[in-house]
Order: sequence, then structure tokens, then C-alpha cells
Amino acid sequence: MHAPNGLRFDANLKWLFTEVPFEERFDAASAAGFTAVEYADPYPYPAARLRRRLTDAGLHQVLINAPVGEPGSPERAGAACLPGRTDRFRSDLQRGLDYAVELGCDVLHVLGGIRPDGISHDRAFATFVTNLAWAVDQARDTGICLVLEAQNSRDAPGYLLDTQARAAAVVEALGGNGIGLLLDLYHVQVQEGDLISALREQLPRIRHVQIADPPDRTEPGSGEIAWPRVFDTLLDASYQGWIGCEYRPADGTVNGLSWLAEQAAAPATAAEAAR
Ligand SMILES: O=C(O)C(=O)[C@@H](O)CO
Ligand SMILES: [Mg+2]
Repeated sequence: MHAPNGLRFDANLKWLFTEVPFEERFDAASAAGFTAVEYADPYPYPAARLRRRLTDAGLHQVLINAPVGEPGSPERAGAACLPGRTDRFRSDLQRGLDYAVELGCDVLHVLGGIRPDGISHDRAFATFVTNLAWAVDQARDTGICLVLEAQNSRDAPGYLLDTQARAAAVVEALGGNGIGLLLDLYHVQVQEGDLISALREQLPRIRHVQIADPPDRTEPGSGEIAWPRVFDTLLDASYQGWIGCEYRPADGTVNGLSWLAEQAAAPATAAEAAR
């Protein structure tokens, strides 16, 4: 969906349109005007079936996550930083790439993982970088870009990538080709604040953006972020990627979409601004 300001927003089907069962959310997103979707977990469904849902609804798949383990398991946020779990990481990553190819998806989010008790940060981080170097090689011929997201420690205690600087350090260590940042503005605001500086600093590495307004992770305009300033920063930098609506609608998905007109209004023309 193009907002009045020209930025492109996609619907996160884990968070939006939860009024209907998952497989009905494709049509619901299309009917609400979205042209693209993302969701973390396609794996309960055969990829060919999801592909049909996308095609029937006229939607593009923007992003999925690589598989993660069961809630409560050491791999619950992925195996990428777990020493001794390389085989598991590799098979999950390959499965993620297979789904991304089948869904025509451009971007695969590889989660940072939860550092296990007794493993130093340095060891977990080195394991992560080694695994990601292999993953970038695997993805190279597919054209799929891998992305890393920093998550805030309130919602994701123990998450390896807890700041933009840590996620960016991995991108830099791997040379920045075929790998970039998923910058989730909700996590940035909760963990670090200083959003516009973070955007300006990370823009060359950003391949995907996600949005939600703290403190309740609801739609833009319902919380504490100055969204028109944030969107202007992306526009000023000619950001070309998608922006995923990864928020919990405060009062129904379709009711809540009025923020697109209010918070992502068309920039005033020079003549209007001078009046
Ligand atoms: O929690 C988030 O933020 C995400 O983007 C999820 O995809 C992490 O699984
Ligand atoms: Mg996110």
C-alpha cells in the first residue's frame, strides 16, 4: 500500500487482520488496500498453498523469518548463536530459503537467538557471525537478502542482538552484501530512543523497516513516537524498501488504518509550506 506520503507499507499477517483465521487474512489485507504482506512463521502451511493465497489475493510476499524452535527450547529464537548447534542452524536456514524462493519473497529474517546461560557474549556472538557467513553464501544465488533485527531487552530478555550497533557490526563483519538490517522502530524506541539518529546512521544498511508505537505496540499515532518526523527522515533519505505494519491494532485492524492518512500525510508542497 502506498501511503499519501509515497512510502510503501505492507501488512504483517501475524499482527493485523487477526479478526479472521490466518489463511483468510490474505484476502482481508488485499480488500483493505495492501499489495504486500509479511509474516514470521509460514512453516505450519505448505509453501505452495501460501503461494496460491498470495496469487489469488494479488499480493507480494515481502518478508518471512527463518524457522525457530519450540517456545521454551534453547532454539526458541533460532539456533544461530548456539555453540554446537550448527547442523540445526543450517537445516533451519535452508528451509527458510526454500520457503522464501517458493513464496517469491525478497527478504529472510534470521533471528539473533537467546544467549544460553554459561556462554559468554563473545562466544555466542562469534558463533552467530560464523553461522551467518555460511548463510550469506547459501543465499547468494537465490537473490534473497538476509536481515538481522535488534530486539529490545524488555520484550526479548537475553536476545543476542539487543542494539542496532550489535546488529550493524555483524552486517559490517560480513561485508554488507546479501545481508542488511531489519530496523524495527518499536524496538529502537524501547531500547535506545534517539530514533531519527538511529535511522540516519543505519540507513545504508537497512533493507526492511517495521513499525509500532510504544508503549503498547499499537498503530502509529497511538503512542509516543513523532511519526511524521520519522517518515520524513525515510523520505529525505529516498528509502525504497517496504515498511512492515507489525503492530497490535488498538481497536480493529481496518478502523485502525486511519493513521495512514493522519501520520503519513503527503508532504506539504513548497508553496503550501510558505503560505
Ligand atoms: O518481534 C519482532 O519484532 C519481529 O520482528 C519478529 O519477527 C521476531 O520474530
Ligand atoms: Mg520486528
